[in-house]
Amino acid sequence: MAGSVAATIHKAAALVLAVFADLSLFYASGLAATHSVVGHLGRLWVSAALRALALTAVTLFTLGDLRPWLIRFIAAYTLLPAVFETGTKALYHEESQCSQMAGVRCWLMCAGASLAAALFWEITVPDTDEEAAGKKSKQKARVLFVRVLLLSLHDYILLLGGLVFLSLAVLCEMFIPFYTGRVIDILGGQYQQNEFLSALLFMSLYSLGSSVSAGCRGGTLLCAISSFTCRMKVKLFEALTKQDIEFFETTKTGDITSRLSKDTTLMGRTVCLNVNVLLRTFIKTLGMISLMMNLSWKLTFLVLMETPITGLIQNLYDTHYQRLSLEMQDSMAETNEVASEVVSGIHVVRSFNTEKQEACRYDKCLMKIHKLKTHRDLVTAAYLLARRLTGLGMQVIMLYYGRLFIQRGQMTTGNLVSFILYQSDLGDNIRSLTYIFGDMLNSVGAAGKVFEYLDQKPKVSTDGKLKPDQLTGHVSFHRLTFAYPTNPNKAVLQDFSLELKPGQMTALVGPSGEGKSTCVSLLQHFYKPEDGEILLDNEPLKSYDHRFLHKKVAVVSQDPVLFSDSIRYNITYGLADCSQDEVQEAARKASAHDFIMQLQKGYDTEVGERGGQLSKSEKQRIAIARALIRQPQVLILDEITSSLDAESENKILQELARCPTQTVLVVAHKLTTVEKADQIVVIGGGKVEERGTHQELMDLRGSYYKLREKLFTADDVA
Ligand SMILES: Nc1ncnc2c1ncn2[C@@H]1O[C@H](COP(=O)(O)OP(=O)(O)OP(=O)(O)O)[C@@H](O)[C@H]1O
Repeated sequence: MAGSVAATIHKAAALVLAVFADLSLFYASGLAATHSVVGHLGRLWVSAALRALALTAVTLFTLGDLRPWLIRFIAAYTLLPAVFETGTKALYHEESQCSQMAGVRCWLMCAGASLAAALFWEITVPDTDEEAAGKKSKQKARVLFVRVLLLSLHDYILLLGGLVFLSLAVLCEMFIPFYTGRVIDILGGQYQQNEFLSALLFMSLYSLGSSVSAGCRGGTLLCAISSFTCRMKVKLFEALTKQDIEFFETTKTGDITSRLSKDTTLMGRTVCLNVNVLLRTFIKTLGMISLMMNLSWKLTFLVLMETPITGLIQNLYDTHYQRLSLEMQDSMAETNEVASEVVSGIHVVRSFNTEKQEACRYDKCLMKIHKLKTHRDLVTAAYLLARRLTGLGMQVIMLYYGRLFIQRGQMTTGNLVSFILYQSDLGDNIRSLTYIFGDMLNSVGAAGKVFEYLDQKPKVSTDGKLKPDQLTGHVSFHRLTFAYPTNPNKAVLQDFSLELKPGQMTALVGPSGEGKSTCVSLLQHFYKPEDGEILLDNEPLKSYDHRFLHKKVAVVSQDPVLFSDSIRYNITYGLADCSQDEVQEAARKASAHDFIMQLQKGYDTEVGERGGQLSKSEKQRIAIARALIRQPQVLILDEITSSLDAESENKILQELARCPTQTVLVVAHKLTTVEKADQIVVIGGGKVEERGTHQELMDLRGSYYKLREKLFTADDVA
């Protein structure tokens, strides 16, 4: 505490010393007034250098070091009078009120202006301690921006059209206030009809031109945004579907959908909207400033003094508003998640009587949103107040000086009206520039997230080219070691070897969690083993063409997923040109044809979201038909029989037995299924513990024998 008080006193003393030294030099320079222009400017520049030196020395002496922001402030503060005076002399051959006299008013004006500029700079372009990191991220933003720009070039005709219309609209808009002022001058002075009519005509033409161009600009840019966003969404979607299964296990669904919906849309705004609007506003601002300079350069400088303050207020507001908006979005997502969780799990909610509890949970989330919204509205109110006050203050000052200049004959009333019109537009433009700059950084950030997914290369290669005409379906797991990427310390399979022969049915059995489904996933080439490999017809799985492999190796999983479309679509999923006969044949083999024909629309019946309009067994049979229609050489059935009745199961197994060359791998918990297998493999501890026919393993009286009672249902054993 005592330390911080001492530090504050130290800093205050440094400030007083600096102000004293500076004021002394400032007044001393005023005493050396000269009437020659060169002498006058020379005096100002020498004084600037001396003041800069003195302030630097005082800062170093009292504080011990010179921060970058202090260097910037001292430079701006000391150089301002010299730069301003030289500019005024060079451009307008006039002298400012501070040129000869060195009054405290001039000193205060320079100090205020440089302080405002320094503050604006520090807030908009902060020089953080992690300068290196900041530079890196700025560079990253630049790289991202160029990438988005290159991707947008596809729509160059629309973008170019937008730019042309934008320039036309800006040009026309800029001249409207000028002609308004002219009309007022004509009406106020000696009325001349011709001049009045021509001013009116030009005003109307410029207004029409600006409206038409603005409309066309909006239309072309919206088309460009829409086209860009669509392309990006498809590109991202394609990239996502090619990602490893690991990616989907480690990435939240909400994150993926948010990239697809929100970030791609934001990204579209980067070039198509932000760059265009930024350009428009920038060009318009420059044009307006030059027209305002023409009307009165003194008033223009006065008005421009508002810019740093406006920019500062806007920047503070944008930062707070965006932070609160992001928090609100998160809270809304949380609220929606609670609602959808309760709706989808309504059976559990009812049976556990937690309706009230869930309503409270929902209410809590809503209250959080409400609080954030109130906070955001307060920030907006404060921002609007500050904006109005600065605007009003500036208008009062402008009117005061405007009247003074009219009195002195330096401008006409019409000029002042034009000036006021430009000024109100200028304020809006500067606010837009600050806002769009922030928005552009935001959209570049969103682009970064999209590119992160686009650039992510799957670890499991799908670049294989092998597509042999003949495939026997001989599978061999060769000394496989595997751990899930999400849990790399736990090896699920260790030095695991297994052979699946064509025309044979192999049943994989073992206690829960020993790696049966893992074998199935590896055979589908979902993961990359750490060691060893899986061979199909003596060739590694990865060397096969991706499409070919998944046509020849088909799987029916425990909990099959159907897509919300017709039964026909689901059976022929991923296959082009399948005849109705083929579809029916597959459905018959899967024991599904009869129940499908009983449905009102037969094969055209919609199955609902994730097949929700069908029973578990019906879904399972459609999934079996989906696998069988591919006539796979290797068929994997992962615990399918758990949701099938004994009759359907028997029929399906009989059908499979009719295909003598197919390799079948069954993961099952039903003894009736396992018994029929040509080979039974018992998995334990990540390895093959036993293998043989049912009878051989029973005679062995080993793991299978012991497991039999634990593993299979009582009915089965009996
Ligand atoms: N995606 C995953 N990420 C991390 N670990 C996993 C994943 N899937 C399974 N595991 C773990 O790997 C081990 C083997 O799981 P697997 O599903 O292959 O067993 P299983 O023998 O098929 O079991 P069950 O008979 O219950 O279906 C288990 O310990 C499980 O927790």
